[in-house]
This record gives sequence, C-alpha cells and structure tokens, in this order.
Amino acid sequence: MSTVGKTIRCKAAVAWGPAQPLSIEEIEVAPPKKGEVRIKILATGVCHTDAFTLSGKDPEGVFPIILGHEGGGIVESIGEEVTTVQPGDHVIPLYIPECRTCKFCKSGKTNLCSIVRATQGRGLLPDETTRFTCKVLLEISVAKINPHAPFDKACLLGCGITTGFGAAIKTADVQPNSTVAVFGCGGVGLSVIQGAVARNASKIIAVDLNPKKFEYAKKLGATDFVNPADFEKPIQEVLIEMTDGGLDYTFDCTGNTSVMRAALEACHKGWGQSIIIGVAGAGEEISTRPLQLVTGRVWKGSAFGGIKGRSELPGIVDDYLNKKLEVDLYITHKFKLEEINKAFELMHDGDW
Ligand SMILES: NC(=O)C1=CN([C@@H]2O[C@H](COP(=O)(O)OP(=O)(O)OC[C@H]3O[C@@H](n4cnc5c(N)ncnc54)[C@H](OP(=O)(O)O)[C@@H]3O)[C@@H](O)[C@H]2O)C=CC1
Ligand SMILES: N[C@@H](CCC(=O)N[C@@H](CSC=O)C(=O)NCC(=O)O)C(=O)O
Ligand SMILES: [Zn+2]
Ligand SMILES: [Zn+2]
Repeated sequence: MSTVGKTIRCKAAVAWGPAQPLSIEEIEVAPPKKGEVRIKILATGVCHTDAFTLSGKDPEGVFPIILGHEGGGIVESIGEEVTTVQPGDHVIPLYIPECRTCKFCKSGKTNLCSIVRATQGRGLLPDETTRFTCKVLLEISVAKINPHAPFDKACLLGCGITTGFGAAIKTADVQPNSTVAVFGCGGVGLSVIQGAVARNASKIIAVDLNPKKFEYAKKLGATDFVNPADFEKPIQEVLIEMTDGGLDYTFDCTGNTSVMRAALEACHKGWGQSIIIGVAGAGEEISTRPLQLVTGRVWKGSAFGGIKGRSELPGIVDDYLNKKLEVDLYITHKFKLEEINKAFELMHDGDW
C-alpha cells in the first residue's frame, strides 16, 4: 500500500537527554512539504560528532534528538516542486546542503551553504517546523548517488570518510612529495591518510594514543607511527625532529584543543599548514603564540572536507565503486538499530 502523502510510523533511536543511552521508540513522520524529501534510512555510521552531541557538550545540542548524520537511504516520497530526485532514488543526506543560489554557494570559495544553518542547530527545517519526527529533508540537502552503492558502506561517505579525504585533497590541497602528520586516526584521520596517499605525499605520520589505530593507518598508507605517550617531551618537538624542521601539512582529527595547538606548532616555519577538523566542546578555545602565525604557519578549518554535497559527493561514491577509495576497511562492526548503544560504547573504548 502506498505511503505517499500519509504520516508514516517507524523506529528511531532517540536521545532523550545528555549522556543517556539511546532509546528505541516508534515515531511519526509527516509527509514532505514543498521542496522537501522523505527518505527511508537504511544504514548509518556513528561519527564522533554524534557522541559529542550526545555528551551534552555541543552548545547546539537540543534534546530529545535523533542522532545519525552519516546515513544512506531511498527516497520514499517528495514534496511539491522537487525536481532533482524522485521516489526510489538512492541518496545520502547532507548536513551541509548545496542550494546553488545563496551567497556562499555562489562564491566558489566554500561548501558552507547557508540556507538551513540558522534552524539546523535547533533541529528544525527553515520554516521553523519539524516533520518529526523523522528523516524529512530539503531537496537541497540530498545527494543522489549511484544505486549500485551498498548503503551500509556508502553511509560512511555521508560524513567521516569524505570529511578526512576532502580536508587533504581540497582544503589543504596536499602536494606531491610533501610531509603530513595526522593527529587522531579514527574514521576522519584515516581518511586524511587516504587523501595524502592519493596526493603522493612522501611521509605520512599517524599520531594516536591508541596503538590499535596504527594497524589501520598502516593498511591505508601511513609511513610512520607516533604515540605521544611514548615520549616525555611535547609531541610537536618530536615531529619537528623527525621532519627536519616541521611538516608541510598537519591535521587535527581529535577535537582536543591542546592537540590542535601541537598540530599547528609541528608545522614547518614559512609554509606549514594545519587544518582543524575536530569539533571541540562548548566554551573551549584554541591558543598559540602569535609568532607561530607571524612566521608563516597557516591555521585553517574544514567542514565536510570542503566537499559540495550535491555536486561532488556522487563522484566520491563512484570512486568507492571504482575501487579508488577504501571504505570497507572502516567497518569493524555492524549492529541492528536496537543495538545502537553498543556502537557508541565501542567508539569510546576504541578497543576492537
Ligand atoms: N569538521 C568536520 O566536518 C567533521 C568533524 N568531525 C570531528 O572530527 C573528530 C574525529 O572524528 P572521528 O574520526 O569520528 O573520531 P574517533 O573517535 O573515531 O577518532 C579520534 C581518534 O583520536 C584519538 N585521540 C584522542 N586524543 C588524542 C590525542 N591527545 N592525541 C592523539 N590522538 C588522540 C582517539 O584515540 P582513542 O581511541 O584512544 O580515543 C581516536 O583514535 C571529532 O572531533 C569529530 O567530532 C567529524 C566529522 C566531520
Ligand atoms: N554544533 C556544533 C558544531 C558542529 C560542527 O562543527 N559540525 C561540523 C560537522 S561535524 C560532523 O560530524 C560542520 O560541518 N559544521 C558546519 C557548520 O556550519 O556548523 C557547535 O555548535 O559547536
Ligand atoms: Zn560526522
Ligand atoms: Zn547555498
């Protein structure tokens, strides 16, 4: 029986409050309005940003909330005036949309489309309402992808992998034969490594407190492995000694503001660039001696790897299908929705 135009009942993992386990609830999903798309979500990854929001440290975290911004699914129905996707299309939802008409989209300088940002942090659509309670998005927040891509893999391209890969190849524009250090080798950091390999960097140093992450970093092409716990001196000094004065590019993929400082200060004087990808908690700030910047180091940030979701994400999905981008290695476990809390526990343990 067709569900078009009707309210749907489905299951969702709801966070009722900070630091509480998610609870599986039946929710109602209203039909999409003008310019909106209702999606049947079939798979989702868990990104550290989900854990961050769940922790209560996200200044924009409003509860109750249905987490999960790394998804894949099929368009179930569309609202009036939607023209670029239709029911049955395979899609990845975008947390940064691409309207192609706002000042940001037209600038050619950024992927940070502004259309939903004002209401997004409050869990609302731009008309200040919600269809929830579920996955109804604006048409501009949907990337249509190759239907041959399996959702349980492609969903990871909806955040972590694309973010790290894009930060290396787009935001930093890593050059051949350059040196790179990646702080934090979770899903995001491992993908920076993939981007650095794609750009033929000559030295790629994986930095993590958890040595288990080095197995993955090695498989993806990191050349050196450094655990800050093995050294008594600041990690930036260790890295500067290893690289004859510092790195060409460093990336923070931890969200820890002390690590962000170390990553900047590990850069080579005169030209080193440090890219902040990690998300830090409410009230946290970064600092360094201004001399670090005066002497030519550059501090930048990157959201979703600088990737424009509708224009560029479908090509990244094709790169995966054409075996140019590794995704399968990232999947350590698969859980049913009812077991979602185990996924968060494993992310915090990092012990798999
Ligand atoms: N800007 C953007 O668009 C995006 C930002 N993010 C952010 O990027 C960050 C990484 O996300 P994700 O890869 O999913 O996270 P993970 O938790 O999977 O990975 C983080 C890694 O950093 C390690 N780590 C923690 N502290 C340190 C330290 N002091 N020195 C070195 N390594 C350390 C962790 O080790 P251990 O296992 O021991 O904890 C872990 O291996 C998060 O802050 C997330 O919110 C994510 C997606 C998009
Ligand atoms: N709500 C947080 C900010 C969260 C954040 O930094 N989001 C990143 C993506 S992280 C994905 O896993 C992002 O793309 N931000 C773009 C933006 O416009 O915010 C807070 O308020 O600190
Ligand atoms: Zn994410
Ligand atoms: Zn826009």
